[in-house]
Parts: sequence; structure tokens; C-alpha cells
Amino acid sequence: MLSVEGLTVRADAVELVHEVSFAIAPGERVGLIGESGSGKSLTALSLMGLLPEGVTASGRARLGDRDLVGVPEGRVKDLRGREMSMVFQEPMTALNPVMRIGAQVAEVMTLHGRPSGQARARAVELLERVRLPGPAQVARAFPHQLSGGQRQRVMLAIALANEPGLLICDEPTTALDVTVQKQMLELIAEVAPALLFITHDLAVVASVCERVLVMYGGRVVESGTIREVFTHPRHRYTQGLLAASKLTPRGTRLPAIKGSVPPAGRFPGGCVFRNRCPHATPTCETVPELTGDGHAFACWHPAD
Ligand SMILES: Nc1ncnc2c1ncn2[C@@H]1O[C@H](COP(=O)(O)OP(=O)(O)OP(=O)(O)O)[C@@H](O)[C@H]1O
Repeated sequence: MLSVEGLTVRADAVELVHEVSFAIAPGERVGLIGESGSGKSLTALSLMGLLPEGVTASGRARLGDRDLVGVPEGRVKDLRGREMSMVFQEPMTALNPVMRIGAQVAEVMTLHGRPSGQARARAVELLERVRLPGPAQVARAFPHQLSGGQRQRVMLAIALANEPGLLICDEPTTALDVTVQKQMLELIAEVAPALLFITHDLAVVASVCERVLVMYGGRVVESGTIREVFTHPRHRYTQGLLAASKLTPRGTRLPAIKGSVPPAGRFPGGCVFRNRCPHATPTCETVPELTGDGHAFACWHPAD
């Protein structure tokens, strides 16, 4: 689906992202974590052809058989919003404050050639798909009439409008409160085709993604399945990140969360904290689940 080889991003002579390489298979959900300023956003923006003025990318990035780097602006623009879409952190700045929601969702479809009547009808369907209650009413509303969480769902509807093969999310839930954040993450995990999910929150990446890339100082310093990276971090930065996180340390007594097992595949990596969880036995089925505060992990044991 996406392959990136030796992606380098520069502002004048300064290298901000160095030789980044990774790939995302169709349907795969990959997290990109790293401290502030490590180059996560620039990596994503260079794939979308949205780098700021004065910042340039080199190397190779392909979406299917189409090149994304070093090609004329128009070629990437044609793919943007159609074959790949991005959801940003702050939905208010991404939405037009004086345009009705339905028209904004429809616009991304008419821009890519869909007749406007059809686009308007599909906009309401999309608002329903991202579980906005009263989608027809929401379509008639202006952005300021919606909550932050609702606006972020609108952004997701816009991103999904043309059924892209790849969704890139850059800290899409950071500005939301914890309960809304959890609902939004579940929705993204459910609707995303292939996903590149940027965050600095380890718990979030473990609940949404199957694989993770860790960036540090403009480089990818570590990558692997969530289980590999979170249980055996190799790079000192990842080790520090895990130690500083609120993820359950080995030996902590956890209250079990009772309930039915989530649908298969919802937590594709299984419980990444199996080794750390005092409840876990080789036969018990555990999955990571965000607890009430949305940050710590607990294990969910159907047998408890
Ligand atoms: N327009 C620009 N011109 C010059 N340097 C830039 C520009 N935009 C970003 N940078 C620098 O590039 C580096 C990587 O920035 P980037 O935004 O990709 O980091 P990030 O990992 O996404 O951080 P955060 O988590 O804070 O969003 C930083 O050192 C940043 O200061």
C-alpha cells in the first residue's frame, strides 16, 4: 500500500528527517511515536505533499504504484483526499467556520468529480458512519455548533469520503477529553483502511495499532510489532518512554475488568503486557483495554 525508502526532509541545509524507511500493507495499522520535534509530522506531511514553504523532501515514497516524493505538486494533489487522507489534531482550524458541515463533507467529493446531489446525500451517510447522532441535522450545522469531539468526527467523515486506501492521523485525539478520546480511537480503529497513526501516547498506539515505528532525532530508531517493541524495547529512548509512561509495570496488582471478549481482531496484537500482568497465565485470554482514565492499561479476563 505505502512504501517509504530513505525519506529525508530538509529546511535549507538542515536535515530534519534522516533516511526514514517503512512500509504499510493494505489494512495494516501502524503507529508512529516519538518525542516532540522528532520528525513525525514532517514525515507525514511529506507523504501528503503538504510540507511548509522552504522545507523539501527527497528519497522515495510510493502509494501503490504512484510516487509521492519528487513529483509535480498536481500529481500528489490528485491523490490527496482520494487515495490518502489526513486527520489533524485541531479540527476547528481545518473546518471552514462559515460553511455548513454537510457542504464541507460534500466538497471533498465534488472536488474529485462526484455530482453535487450525490455528494450531499453521501455526506449525510458519512456523518452517520462516524456515529454523529442526527446526521441530517449535523449536516445543516456550522462548525461552532458542534463539540470538539463532534468536529473531529466530521474531519474523519471528510477523510473517509472518497474511500482512501490510506488514512494518516496526526495526534487526532490529543485535544479531546478522555471519554471522547476513547470513542474516537475505537472509531478510527474500526473505519480506517490502512492507517499511519502519529501520537506521543504509548497507550493510544497500543490500543489502535498492530505495529509501531519509534522516531528519535529525525530517525526511525526502532520498529516492530506492538508486542515486540513494548515488551522488549531496544533503543534507550523507547525504554525511557515506557518507563515514564503510565503503562502497567510488571508485578502491579490490577483490578480485572469483567466483560465479554471484544470482537476478534479488535486488539490484533493481543495483550502486549502479558508478561507484566499478574493475572496472566498461559491459557488466559487477555486484551489491553483503556481503563477509566484513558491512559493506564488493565487486562481484561473473560474468565474473571
Ligand atoms: N517549517 C519548518 N522550518 C524549519 N524547521 C521546521 C519546520 N517545521 C518543523 N521544523 C522542525 O523539524 C523538526 C521536526 O518537526 P515535526 O513537526 O515533524 O516534529 P514532531 O515529531 O511531529 O513533533 P510534535 O510531536 O511536537 O508535533 C523540529 O525540530 C521542528 O522544529
